Amino acid sequence: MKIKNWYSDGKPWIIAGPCSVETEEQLLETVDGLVKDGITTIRAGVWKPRTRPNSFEGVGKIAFPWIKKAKSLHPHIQFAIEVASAEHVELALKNDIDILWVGARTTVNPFNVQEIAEAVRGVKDIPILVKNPINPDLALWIGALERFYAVGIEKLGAIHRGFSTYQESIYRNIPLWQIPIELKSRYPELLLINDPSHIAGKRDLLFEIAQKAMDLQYDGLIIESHRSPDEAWSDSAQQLTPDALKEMLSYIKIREKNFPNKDFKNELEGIRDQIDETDKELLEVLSRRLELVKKVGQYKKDKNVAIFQLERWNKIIENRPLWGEKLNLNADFVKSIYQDIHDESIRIQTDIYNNEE
Ligand SMILES: O=C(O)C(=O)C[C@]1(C(=O)O)C=C[C@@H](O)C=C1
Repeated sequence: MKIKNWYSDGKPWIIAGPCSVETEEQLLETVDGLVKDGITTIRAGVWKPRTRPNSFEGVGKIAFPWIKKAKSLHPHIQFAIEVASAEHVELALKNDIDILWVGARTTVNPFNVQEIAEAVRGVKDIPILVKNPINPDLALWIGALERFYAVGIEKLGAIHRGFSTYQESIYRNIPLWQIPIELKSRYPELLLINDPSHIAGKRDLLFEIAQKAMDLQYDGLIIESHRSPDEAWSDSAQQLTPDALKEMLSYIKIREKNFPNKDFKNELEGIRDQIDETDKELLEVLSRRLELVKKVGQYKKDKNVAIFQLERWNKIIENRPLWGEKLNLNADFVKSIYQDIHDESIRIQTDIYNNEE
């Protein structure tokens, strides 16, 4: 994909609006509040894919006349909605919806994505924003973007809304920031928007996620906002009133993309040189450790001893995080490094065992 930059406002793109359109009154009041905050792109769920049956699944196409009314009251605003089928696309286009997004549960299914892509083939100028799939699979996310690129969509964007997890987590969907970072490094011109609402699942985490997205040079935020969140028919815990949204946005610091001056650049480069040297030392130490692992591997093979040594491994995984803490290193970080190192030890020793000589 040769993605071109199509959104260069210089400022982060803020898309906000209710999780779901519920009633005409609720939509118009929420939009009024957001427009007062200076928001010009409104999000609104018309159809809602829900995890369990009998949850509120969106009001459907009766929302379109209400959306039209909001647009006639505020002619400069744009509306973005989620589409999950060719029929949704057809109705959205017929009703002058300006921006479409593909939800996380749709991105996982290439048949579904292709159906939507075919429905927008040849449609000029419509932005399509693709949410990450619910599972942490970058190839699937890129694949969905490629399907839209292949039908001629030029205004493409990606929305990072976090990933489902079975682990216990403070997040509703764990962010796994390394995945969108990898996407952005492969496609630097791709518009990347963060969805703090779905990552957080609750209001009190929204700010720190949104700020982190800005620190990582995301191009915008899509945030759920409702006139009275506690009464919302879906996602009530994570929505903000337009006033609260305005306040939160006012605290967010927008970072400079470029360095302010030459002195700063020189100083930064000095520190980066030191980081380079430290990384070399780190890799030398790692290489020494793995040489020792090879030695143990050869020795164990000669004596026909199993590769995985539970007792030894338990000791390592217990005390390395404690050693790390004494050096000001986060225990979870040290633990995960040792899990990776141990995987590599086992891979190396398996190679030795499989080598017949
Ligand atoms: O101590 C061993 O037996 C090793 O092979 C080394 C090592 C390690 O990486 O530290 C690797 C595999 C075992 O499960 C335990 C520890």
